[in-house]
Amino acid sequence: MTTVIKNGTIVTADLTYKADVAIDGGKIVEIGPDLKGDETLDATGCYVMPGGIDPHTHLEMPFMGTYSSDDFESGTRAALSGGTTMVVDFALPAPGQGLLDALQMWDNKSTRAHCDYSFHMAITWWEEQVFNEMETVVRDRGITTFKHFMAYKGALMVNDDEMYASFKRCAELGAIPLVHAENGDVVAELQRKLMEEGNTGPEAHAYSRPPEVEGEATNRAIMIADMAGVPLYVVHTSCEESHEAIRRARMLGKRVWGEPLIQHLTLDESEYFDKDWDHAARRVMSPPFRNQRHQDSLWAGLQSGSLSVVATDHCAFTTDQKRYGVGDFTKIPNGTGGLEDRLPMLWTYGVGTGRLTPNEFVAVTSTNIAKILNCYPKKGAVLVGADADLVVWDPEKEKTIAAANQQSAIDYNVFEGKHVKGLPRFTLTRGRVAVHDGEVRGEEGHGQFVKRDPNGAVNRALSSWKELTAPRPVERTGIPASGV
Ligand SMILES: NC(=O)NCCC(=O)O
Ligand SMILES: [Zn+2]
Ligand SMILES: [Zn+2]
Repeated sequence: MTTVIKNGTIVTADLTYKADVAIDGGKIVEIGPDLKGDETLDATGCYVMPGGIDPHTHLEMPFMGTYSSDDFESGTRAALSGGTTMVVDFALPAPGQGLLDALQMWDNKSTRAHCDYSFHMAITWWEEQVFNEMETVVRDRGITTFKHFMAYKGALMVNDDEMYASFKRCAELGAIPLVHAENGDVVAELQRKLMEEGNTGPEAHAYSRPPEVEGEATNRAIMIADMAGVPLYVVHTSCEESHEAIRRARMLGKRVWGEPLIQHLTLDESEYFDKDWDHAARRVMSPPFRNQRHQDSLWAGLQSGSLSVVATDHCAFTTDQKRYGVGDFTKIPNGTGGLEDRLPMLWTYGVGTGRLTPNEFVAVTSTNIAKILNCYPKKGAVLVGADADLVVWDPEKEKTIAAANQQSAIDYNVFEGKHVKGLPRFTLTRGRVAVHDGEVRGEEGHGQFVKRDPNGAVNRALSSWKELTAPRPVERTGIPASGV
């Protein structure tokens, strides 16, 4: 059966033009004028764009004594509702657990997905087993990105020697390391001191994670990646200090990508000073929300290209779960939602204000991500042969964000009350219409795993450069006899 999206304007990362799009067998089969098919979707007044890719989610993740509440069913339903057609989730081995063992758990959970997905693998400990299994993860399973937590001391954190060893292994395998960049030792000490001084509320979460700890860790990770000869992807870049490190590295020719979150771009630290404990705790995430100076820096990074993608780090906990931390802010589960709201919020606050062009919007929500993760043009493209993961975007459609109407399983929304203009009219996942005029028509289990090849173009280029510039012994004649 052929579906045709008619009368829309195609917007990709680099082009804007009027054409119809024909879809068959889950793929785009033709792009051009006056196409005909068995089913027609009217895109009059709309933009036809690659569906969003969220490169950073935590669905049903065991964390801080509980599990994040959106699983692959509700999480991917929320994604589609907001125009996102692929998520990349983190398989997270408990320290001491094998990577393949953890992957089995993520395979089991993800069978419920409504849209396509891939995984990053987290490195939460370091032994020969991890070194060996990384090869199977990359070569057999098509997972080519490995996350390292520089924070969460005593739980997920890895030290510099472990990170260096893992980054070198990534370089050998043609994989890309990711980092959560915060100095975990300093954060732990600040947490201890704040608690001792009676700072027990959610605002102390922000006090314990100032921008300086993020900036230092980002610089350190960039140096370690450079020494290991591997590109680096910095997740949830939230502040100027971290952005500055990434910007400087890129200006020096280093292969580093920064990922701001929609939360950090549009919400600020005043949320933590709210008199309502629940309100503040619901917004506890790491790194915390910052102030206007940092927000301006992140927007400028997206405009200038020093920051590459926008994610959510969707890791949703209910109010009851957040209350584990009453009396001790260090026990509030860290994480916020955003999967359903990333595209409408970024369109409203980015394109709607003139900070971003529609093409830049597509780049940072989809195409750049697909390129970095090496699944372009299967994903992130409107091209013949690409998967028909598409969003028909109505720039005039408006709503006020409210937890009462959301797909996510939690009981609140950090964007509650925000008015957005720009929403999906249709969302298609491999050709299947999952959002029809605002109505979500999910199909549990429709989502497929997206395997990714190692050794993308950037890995290959960087390896060539590192090989060319590697230290070499100087050829000498007439070496004097040893002095001893
Ligand atoms: N970001 C956050 O607070 N929670 C999710 C886990 C992580 O990415 O650090
Ligand atoms: Zn993180
Ligand atoms: Zn995360």
